[in-house]
Amino acid sequence: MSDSSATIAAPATPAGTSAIAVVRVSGPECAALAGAIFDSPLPARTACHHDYRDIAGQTVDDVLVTFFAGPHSYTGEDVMEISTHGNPLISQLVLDDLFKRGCQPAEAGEFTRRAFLNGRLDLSQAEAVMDLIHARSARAVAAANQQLRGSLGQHMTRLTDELLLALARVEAYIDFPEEDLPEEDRGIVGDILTNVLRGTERLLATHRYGDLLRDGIKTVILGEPNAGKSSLLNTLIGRERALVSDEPGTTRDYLEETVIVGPHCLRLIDTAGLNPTPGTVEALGIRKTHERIEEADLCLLVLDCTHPTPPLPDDIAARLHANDTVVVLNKIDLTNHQPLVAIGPADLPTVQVSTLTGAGIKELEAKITEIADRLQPPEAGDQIAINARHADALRRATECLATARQNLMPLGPTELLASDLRGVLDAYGEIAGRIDNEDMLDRLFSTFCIGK
Ligand SMILES: Nc1nc2c(c(=O)[nH]1)N(C=O)[C@@H](CNc1ccc(C(=O)N[C@@H](CCC(=O)O)C(=O)O)cc1)CN2
Ligand SMILES: Nc1nc2c(ncn2[C@@H]2O[C@H](COP(=O)(O)OP(=O)(O)OP(=O)(O)O)[C@@H](O)[C@H]2O)c(=O)[nH]1
Ligand SMILES: [Mg+2]
Repeated sequence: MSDSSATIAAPATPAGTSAIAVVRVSGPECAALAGAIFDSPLPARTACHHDYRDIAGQTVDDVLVTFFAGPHSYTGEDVMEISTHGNPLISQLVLDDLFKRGCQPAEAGEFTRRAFLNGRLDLSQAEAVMDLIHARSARAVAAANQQLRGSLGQHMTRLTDELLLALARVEAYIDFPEEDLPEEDRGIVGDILTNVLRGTERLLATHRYGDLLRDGIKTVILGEPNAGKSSLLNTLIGRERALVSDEPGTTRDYLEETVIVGPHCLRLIDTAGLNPTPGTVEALGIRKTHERIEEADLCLLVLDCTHPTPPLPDDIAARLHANDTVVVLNKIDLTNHQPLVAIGPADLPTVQVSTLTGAGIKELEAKITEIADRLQPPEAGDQIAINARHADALRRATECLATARQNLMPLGPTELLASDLRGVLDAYGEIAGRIDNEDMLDRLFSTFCIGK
């Protein structure tokens, strides 16, 4: 970690040829640097057109530069943003010059870490910045935006405030060890704990949403050999990713591709066909098909509509439900508008498609969107979707709350009860911030990219 008093610089845009590229500088030397490089002080928050002259006096580029006087900046420090022509060589020349003038290269996530340390963002908001950059679907963007605006922090404040009421009541008795927490107070504290536990568990349950938003909805394509599963994957992702052939048993191992359907990001998984009499290698592939189906959030059961459907293995048939499965009756181009022979399990939503002609694919995407909508938090509502770090803290909070309830009825030592409650508060505190543990911050911000 560079010294927090250093002025740091890094590219803010990816390396590559582009219209413009931005180099960002943050720290106490920004104003002096601006004066030296552009021969004039810069007005705050105004884009100014200047020649960038390096320390040797050479013109490097014709740039737009914006100065933000702290604390009114992203990091809370003085910030200077230099927009150069979008040639990575030019950004590098500008950066090299800034380093010669005493700037330090920013480490991964250091701009956002400074924003956190300067109180511009809480920790959950800093994480939301990262989620925003990596969001792969409109839903993921919406959820990250809510978290960036402090929704999770506000949730934690509400839970914390409620718990503090309980702690105040308990602590009032610590100084009088001979006195028990009276029945009435015990009742009140018990009610608060029950409420807070419920709120914590509700929040913890949104971890599933977080996984779906951040990793994508695990969507397993399954069905008999040769039904057109790999053809369906290729059609949905729009390129020939999987091998397709008229030989049953073409797909031996499962393969995975990411695709956006409506506002959702799916992890599409093409699997080996469920051949009831497989060869040895095929059987290995089918074992993996079973494993993928167990973990699936959504299943696409592909059937070849030109012949009767062979029965599904019992465990798979039992796994498929109307709320997370679509039956895809494929190859309708071959039916010549004849009544279909193959009909899937009666109670599952069904769409007729042809991966060959593209017929029915829009309808299938609409059906997938409908199911995915139900798997994720409502668009308009509370889009809280916690991550693994939050879940870990909340799990510890629920454990402390459970012990606190045990120490309350029958009443254990009041000190123990108070210490349980402080344990809960500590765990809550980790989510939105109040972290003074450098290692933990190092770990968190090192997952960010340079320049963020
Ligand atoms: N050029 C540029 N675009 C960017 C960023 C950036 O740093 N630079 N951001 C970086 O990720 C995001 C925007 N985030 C920002 C957040 C706060 C402030 C800021 O100056 N805040 C001041 C002023 C508030 C106001 O006028 O609304 C403040 O909070 O006091 C700037 C950018 C996305 N786009
Ligand atoms: N006429 C027609 N043929 C199709 C359609 N979809 C797939 N096929 C053909 O059906 C055959 C099997 O397609 P695949 O996509 O390899 O089937 P699969 O389900 O992945 O098969 P396995 O990997 O062997 O389990 C290929 O010859 C495809 O060209 C369709 O909509 N219409
Ligand atoms: Mg296949």
